[in-house]
Amino acid sequence: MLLENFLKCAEEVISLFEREGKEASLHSELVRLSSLIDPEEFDFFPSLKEYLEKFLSYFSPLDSLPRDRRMTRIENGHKMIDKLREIFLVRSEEEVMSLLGKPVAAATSIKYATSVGESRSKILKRMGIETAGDLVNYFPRDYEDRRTIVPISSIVVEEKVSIKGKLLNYSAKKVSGYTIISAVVSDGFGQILLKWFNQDYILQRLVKDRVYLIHGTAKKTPFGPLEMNSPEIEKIEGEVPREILPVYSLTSGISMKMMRKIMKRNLGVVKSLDELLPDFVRHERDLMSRRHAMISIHFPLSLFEMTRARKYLVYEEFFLFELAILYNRSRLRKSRGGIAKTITGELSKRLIARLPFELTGDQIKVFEEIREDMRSSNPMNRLLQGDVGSGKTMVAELAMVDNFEAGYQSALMVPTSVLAMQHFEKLSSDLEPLGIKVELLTGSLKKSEQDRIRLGLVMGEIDIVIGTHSLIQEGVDFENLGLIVVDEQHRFGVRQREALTTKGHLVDSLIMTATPIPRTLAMTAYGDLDVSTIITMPKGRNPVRTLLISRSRTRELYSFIMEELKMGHQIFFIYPLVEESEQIDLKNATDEAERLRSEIFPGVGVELLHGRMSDLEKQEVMGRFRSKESMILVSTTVVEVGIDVPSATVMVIEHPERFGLAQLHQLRGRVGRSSLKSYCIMVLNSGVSKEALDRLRDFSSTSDGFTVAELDLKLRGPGEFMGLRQHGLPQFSLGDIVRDSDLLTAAREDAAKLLRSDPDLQSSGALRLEIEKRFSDSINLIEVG
Ligand SMILES: Nc1ncnc2c1ncn2[C@@H]1O[C@H](COP(=O)(O)OP(=O)(O)OP(=O)(O)O)[C@@H](O)[C@H]1O
Repeated sequence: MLLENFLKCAEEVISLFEREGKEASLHSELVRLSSLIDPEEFDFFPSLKEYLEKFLSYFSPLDSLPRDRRMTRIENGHKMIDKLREIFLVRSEEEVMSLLGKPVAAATSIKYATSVGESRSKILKRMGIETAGDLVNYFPRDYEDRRTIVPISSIVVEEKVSIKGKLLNYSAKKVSGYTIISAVVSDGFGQILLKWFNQDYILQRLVKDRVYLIHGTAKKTPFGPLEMNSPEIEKIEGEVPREILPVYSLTSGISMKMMRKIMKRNLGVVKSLDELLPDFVRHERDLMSRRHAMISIHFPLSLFEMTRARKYLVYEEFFLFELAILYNRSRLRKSRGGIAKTITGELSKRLIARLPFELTGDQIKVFEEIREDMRSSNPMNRLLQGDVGSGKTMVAELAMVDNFEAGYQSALMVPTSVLAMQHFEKLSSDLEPLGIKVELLTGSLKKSEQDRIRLGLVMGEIDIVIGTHSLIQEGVDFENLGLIVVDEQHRFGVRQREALTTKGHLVDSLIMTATPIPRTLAMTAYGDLDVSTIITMPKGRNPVRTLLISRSRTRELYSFIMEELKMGHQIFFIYPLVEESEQIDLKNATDEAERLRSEIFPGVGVELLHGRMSDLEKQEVMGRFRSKESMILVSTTVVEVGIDVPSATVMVIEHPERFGLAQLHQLRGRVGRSSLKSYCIMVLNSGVSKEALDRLRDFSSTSDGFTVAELDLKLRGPGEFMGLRQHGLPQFSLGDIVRDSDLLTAAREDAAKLLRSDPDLQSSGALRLEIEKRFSDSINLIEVG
């Protein structure tokens, strides 16, 4: 028996037993009835068992209760059945079908949708709703549950409630040009005062002694009765509607009521309700139909139905996205062919032999994976991830040597000019002895110098070029670019990555990221890449000890730093720059550098580095720090990514609460890059909030980048996570890749399964069209055939 039938029977049985005075045996009868419920209903409603047990146990002591208590229980039994209905109510497919009207194409202009017209269409367009299809895809941001009418005496203040009551009296008065309407309503148990400001039209609706349904939020007043400001008020005709209503984000010129009306009138007719997901997916993942989900996400009968509708729509969003990525990847592989590079590995062997350390097992493994990709006839598309300081750049350097040996040029693109300079210095000193010509191309070079490098690239005289986004400018061309390495730290978008690839033919690309990316994010942001991971750190590395200290302990901090300096170790002091107060912050950093230089650490060499300096100045400052002419570097976050000064052992971070956790982890990664014991010390000012403090405590208790990234992702959400917004990460309209990560994983598995059985999506034409339509901007979907 279906749940709905059980509830009906239970209701009848309760009434019957009540009439016949047989309440004592009610429990056993209800248990018998419940045993007839279809087992599948329990799969469909996972929390049903729990509710049912509660329901049944309510009747088990009836025979031992006095008659009046029995009667109360019976009465409550009816209410419980109502509640169960509310919780588990789901429309049948027939009901859904009955809601559908004559279909309207999704592309129909919103102007022609029912109840819209010329002027409303302009308002809806401001909300991004251009077509009938956009309308039905405009999902509620929240819901208002109007199924329960609360007695006035039991109203909880500051919560949205629905009440029913008779209008006892009302009045309107003008106060300094404003109309204030007051009305008193009673439901026999209590009274409430309703107030409207400057809403004269309400007056026309008010009739003394009429019964109204009122929705609003009540508040306490010091002496008078409860008060509700600007409530919605409707007269009751016939049965009181008990609904869950959608709450939409609106713009001026349209009321919630109107928006609901427009949605209700159009929902059942727009053609975009047709099913998109393959049958096997809907069955295996226990999903309702698309029509059902679309109707229920706007006007659910129960919160349960809303949850199931959301599940369908989130899953569908993820499925289409994953399908687009995987489909595109397999198409690219097939269509492009590629260059199989000839690599003997002789040259990289010579470089490895000259290194002052041995490569870690992970570095060797990852380097092999990259080499295999470059040797194969498919272009490489690989993400190299590993924690800060795990030795990724070293692997990239080796890959560039392989690429040179195969006869191709390489380009290394990094996010900051400071980092570009660092890599340039390291690579030229490592590789020029092997006969490899390395150059630096940044926007701040003299024009004549830039021209010289550009010419060298076209003529094939330069083998490796390192630069910032200056590399993707027009006019930078190569003789035969074979490999791009993007050290991106999430700062380059998909488009920029692609712009660099198109400067060569069938170029191999290697993307490096130091912030370990949680799996779900990697699946979306880098879903089209193969992934290599470096897990083990180079030998002898100790985790960086992370401490939180209060400002009052700076004296101790300075004497600790003095000891480190005596051992020849170097120190970073980091100051955050917050854009709005950049001038003040910069002044703080400058003053502090001066104070450290003249008062605290005279004679050790304290230098300041910040983003406003010219590249040449930055280069000189970094040069002096590297060669230990200066021992303390006071910096804004220019040093955040990639800077590699192995003898630096102390990282002092001022105002750590202003940084995101992933960013703090990056900063911490600037020390601990050798076997020297290193410290990250965060200096706290008084007045830091409890949340911020908890966050920093969590951060200091872990040195593992993955844990930090997961924490950061949870706290800040994917959009803000390391600026991934510009990254080409799609904005899902309902799905949340953190909260719904299970659905994302399922969707990816299913998309892969579908593509295994139908690689060209030949029998899924509608799906193919849909992904082309949705993702042609964000994913470079290539033409079929
Ligand atoms: N196998 C190794 N053994 C010891 N030291 C190593 C090893 N590999 C690299 N290093 C050194 O460790 C430091 C960090 O290496 P590298 O710059 O390649 O790391 P990374 O992962 O690119 O760091 P980041 O993410 O911070 O940019 C460098 O000084 C490098 O010379």
